[in-house]
Amino acid sequence: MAAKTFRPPLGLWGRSYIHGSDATSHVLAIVLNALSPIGGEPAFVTIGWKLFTGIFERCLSDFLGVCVFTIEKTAGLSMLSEEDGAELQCTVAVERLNASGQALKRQLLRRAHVTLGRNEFQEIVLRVHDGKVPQTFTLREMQLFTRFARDGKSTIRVVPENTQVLISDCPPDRLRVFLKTLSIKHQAWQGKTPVGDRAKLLSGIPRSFETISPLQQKDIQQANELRGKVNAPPPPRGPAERHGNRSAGRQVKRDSPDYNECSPVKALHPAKKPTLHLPIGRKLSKEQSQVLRAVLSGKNVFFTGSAGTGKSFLLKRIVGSLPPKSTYATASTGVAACHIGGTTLHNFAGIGCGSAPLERCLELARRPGVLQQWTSCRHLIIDEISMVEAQFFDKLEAIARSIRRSTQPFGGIQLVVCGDFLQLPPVTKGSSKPNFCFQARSWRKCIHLNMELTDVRRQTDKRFISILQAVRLGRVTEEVTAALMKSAYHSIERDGILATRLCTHKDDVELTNENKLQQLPGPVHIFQAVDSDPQLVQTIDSQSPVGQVLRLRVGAQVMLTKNLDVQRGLVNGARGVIISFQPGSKGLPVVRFLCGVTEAMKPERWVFKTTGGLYLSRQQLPLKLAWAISIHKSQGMTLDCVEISLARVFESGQAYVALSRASNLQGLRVMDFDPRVVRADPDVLLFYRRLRKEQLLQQGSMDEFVERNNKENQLV
Ligand SMILES: Nc1ncnc2c1ncn2[C@@H]1O[C@H](COP(=O)(O)OP(=O)(O)OP(=O)(O)O)[C@@H](O)[C@H]1O
Ligand SMILES: [Mg+2]
Repeated sequence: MAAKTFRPPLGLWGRSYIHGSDATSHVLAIVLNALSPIGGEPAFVTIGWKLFTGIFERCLSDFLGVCVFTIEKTAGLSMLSEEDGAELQCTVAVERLNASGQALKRQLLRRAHVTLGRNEFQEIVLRVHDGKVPQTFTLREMQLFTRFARDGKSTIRVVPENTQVLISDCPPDRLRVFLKTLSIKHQAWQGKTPVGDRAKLLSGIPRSFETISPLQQKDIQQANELRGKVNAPPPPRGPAERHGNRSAGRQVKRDSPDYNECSPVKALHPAKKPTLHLPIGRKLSKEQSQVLRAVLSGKNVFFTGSAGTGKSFLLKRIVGSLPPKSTYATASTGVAACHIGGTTLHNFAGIGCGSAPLERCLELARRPGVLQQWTSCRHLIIDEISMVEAQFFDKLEAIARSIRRSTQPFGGIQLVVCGDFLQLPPVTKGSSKPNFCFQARSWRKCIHLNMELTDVRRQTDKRFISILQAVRLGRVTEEVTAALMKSAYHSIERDGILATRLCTHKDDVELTNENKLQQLPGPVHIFQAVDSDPQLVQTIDSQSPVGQVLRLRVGAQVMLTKNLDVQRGLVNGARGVIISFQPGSKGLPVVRFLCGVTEAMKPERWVFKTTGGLYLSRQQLPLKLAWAISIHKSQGMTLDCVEISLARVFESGQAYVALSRASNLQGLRVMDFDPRVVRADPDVLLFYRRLRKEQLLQQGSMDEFVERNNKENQLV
C-alpha cells in the first residue's frame, strides 16, 4: 500500500502523517519519528502490527518522548457528532498534586480536545490535546467528580499519577454523555485482569490509541454484574492497592460536597448502588437536528413552528450543546424561562422594562454584574419571542453594539430565537396595538436563517392537529366549530382528577384555587419553600414555577411542575389529586396522577441565574394547585385535561394557545366556543407568508438564501 501524506488537523502543521498497514509505511513512519525533534510536537501514525516495529516504537515513545497514535483518531477530532460520548471541546486545567492533594503545578489549556480511548492493552485512556503536545492519562484508578456537570464542569483525578484533569466550559449535554460513558466503561473494565508494567514492556505491542466505542448494553451488563458481587472482597488492582496503599483512592469523602462518583472505591459497595441502565435520551427529529446543526455552525437562527412542535424541547438541547460560560438562555416570561432552565430576557438585559431612553438604558446595562453578562455573552437564546416587543429588541441590539464596541448586528452575539408569532403577542398598555419582534428595525439584519418545525409532537391525533392548525391561522370552518362545540359534553374527569380551567384573567385563577381549597374538608398541610436567599423571595417568585408557600388538603387538584420521570408519565404539567399525606413530621403528600402512577412527592430544587450571574435556588414540592391556571401562564405547557371558557378572550392567538395545551381532544372541554374569539393577527400572517416564500429559496440553496438575506439587510 502506498504511503499517504496529508496536512494534519488542529494546527499540527508541517508534520507528515503516514497512513498504511504495510511494512514500508510502518518503517517510514518510524524513521520520520526518529527524525522529529525530541520532546517536540507529536507526529506520526502507523497502523501496522509488526512485533519488531512495535518494540521500536515503544522505545521511541518511552525514551525519546515522541508520541505515536493512530491516524483516524486525530483526523476525527474536530468533527464531533451530536451523540458522541467520547470527545469534548472545552477548557482544561491539568494539575499535578502533592501527597495532600494540593496542586504543585497547573497547566491551563483554554481550547482543548479531550478524547476518551483505549490503549493497546484495552485500558481506558484520557487524551488531552490543545493542538500542540497531547497528554495521555491511563485511567486505571480514578475518581470522577461530577457534581457540577450541569454547569459544564467536572474533574477526573488519576490516582496513581496524583494528577487531576479539570474540565470546564464544556457543553453540559456532551459532558453528561462523556462522563456516563467513562464511568460505565470504567466500571465494566474493573472485571478485567490488569496487565502489569513488566508484561507491557515485554509484549512488544506498539503504542496505540483508539477512540472508545459508544456505550452499549453489554457495557452496562458488565458493570451491573460487577456491582452485583455484593460483599465479595475486591481483587487487588493497580499498584496502589497491591502495595496496600489505598489512601489516595479515598481522598474524597462520601459526604464531601464534591463527591459524586468515585471509582474504584465506590465499586466496593455495589449493593448500595442502583442498577445501571442505558441512558435513553429522547432523540431529536430530523428537522430539529437541522436547526441544531445550523446553530452549531454559528448562524443567527430564528426557528418557529406551531404549538407543540418541540421548539422548547429543541432549545433545551441547544443550550446543552453550547459552552455554558458564554451562553445565556432566556425567555420572555418567567414560566417559559423555567422550562428551558434559563432566566427572563428582562433579567439578562438589566434595563427594566426598557421604556427609558437609550442613554439611560445604556447606563443601566453598564452596572457591574449586568455589564459582565453583556460582555461574556456569545450566544443569546430567547424562547417565546412572540411576547417580546419590537422596541425592546431594538434597544437590546443597540446596547449590545455599544457595550461590545462592535458594529456587527447585536454586537456579534449569536442569536438563537424561537417562538410562534401566532401565539400570545407582547403585552401592551391599554388598547395600543403590539409591535411584534419581527417588526423591529434590526430584526432582519440580526437573523441569518429562518427555519420552521412542522412535525407536531404534543398531539398525535391527526384530526385534532388539523383543528388546531385551522384555529392557529384564524380559519374556523364549520367542521372545526362543530368539533369544539361538541367538546363541551366531554366527560374528562377520572379517578377524582378534575379538569384544569384555563382562565383569561389572572384574578380568576387565584380566586378559583383558593375557594376550591377552602371547600375541601380536613386539615390544611402547609409546605414552606427553602430559598437560598430569603431576602430575594420576589425575584425567586418571578422565575420559579412553584410558590413560596404551598397549601394542600386531601382532594386538592394539583399539577406537577417538573419532569420527574418522563417514561412513567411524571412530566411537567401532569395532572393529579392528593389522596393522603404520609405519616411523620414531613407529612409528604401522596398524589394519584392521571397517568395511573401514585407517588409521594419529595421536595425538588430549582436553580435560577440572576442578573450579575448570581445563583438563587428554591427547594419546594414540585406541585401547584390546578383547579385553574391562566392562559398566559399556560403558554409552553402540555396539559392532560383542560376546561376552557373563551368568552373573555381579549388577544389574538389567545384561544389558540389555550386549545393547543391539550394533548388530545378527549382531554379538552370548551365550555362556550364562539368562532369570533379565534383571531390571527394579519401582520403575523403576512410575515409568515413572506417567510415561507424565502424558505423555499433556502431549501434550494442555503448559501444563496443567506447571501440574499445579507444583501437585503444592508439595504434596510
Ligand atoms: N424529539 C422529540 N422526542 C420526543 N418528544 C418530543 C420531541 N420534541 C418534542 N417533544 C415533546 O413534545 C411536547 C411539546 O414540545 P414543546 O413544549 O417543546 O413544544 P413547543 O413547540 O415549545 O410548544 P409551544 O409553542 O406550545 O411552547 C413536549 O412534551 C416534548 O417533550
Ligand atoms: Mg415552547
